[in-house]
Amino acid sequence: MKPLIAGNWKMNGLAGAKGEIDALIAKLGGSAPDDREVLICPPATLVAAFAASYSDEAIQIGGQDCHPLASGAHTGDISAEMLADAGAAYVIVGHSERRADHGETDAIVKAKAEAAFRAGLTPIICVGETKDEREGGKALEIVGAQLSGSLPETGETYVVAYEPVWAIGTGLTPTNHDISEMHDFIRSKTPEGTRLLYGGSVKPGNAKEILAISNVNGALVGGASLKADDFYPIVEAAPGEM
Ligand SMILES: O=C[C@H](O)COP(=O)(O)O
Repeated sequence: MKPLIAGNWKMNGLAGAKGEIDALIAKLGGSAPDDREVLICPPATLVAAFAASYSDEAIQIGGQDCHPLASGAHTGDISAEMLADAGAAYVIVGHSERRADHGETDAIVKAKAEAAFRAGLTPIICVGETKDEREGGKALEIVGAQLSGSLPETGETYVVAYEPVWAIGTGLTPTNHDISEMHDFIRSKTPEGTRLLYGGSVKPGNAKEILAISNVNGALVGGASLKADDFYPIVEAAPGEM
């Protein structure tokens, strides 16, 4: 399988940020190497413009969230169909910032993943434990429950991102042993061929080591995806087709 290096810009980036993608593509020599996939998930306001500029040329574009329904009276929300219409290929669902800030349950995350399938998008389903849960020895139990509740059963292809909540934006990362143990565990709970990403303070300095861990098939990168100078070395650090 091809590793997937995904950048989640979160609520960062105005139209001028397109320059960072142009710079990234220039560093990549015009397109992502054939043996890895590069994805940028910008704010919703930029999805259509970015997708029109880069359509399959070098990188793919994704959304950061979607509503479970296709349309309706849901002020401020965006459906998976709208993201697909704008040219997105992927959508992140169940990010811990949405689970925490918007009360998203596993059932809602699962409904969003199914909405992504309905629209022809590939969902990136996020799971991860808090610091207290990790320190209490409950990381596998918590992530196991999130997987049971959040993963769709349709047989369609999805991506799982393991993002320990305490590692996001903190500069902290689990030990290689802990990442390996969790990814082996998630592998045992997901269909063969499912790509498993690690996310949480992935930086140019630690990407190579993390991406070399067994059953880590890519990364979901936040802060370090905003600048081409940081994101490019992470893309380069991914091993080729696995
Ligand atoms: O979606 C990305 C993650 O939340 C990781 O963010 P970070 O790389 O800034 O820690």
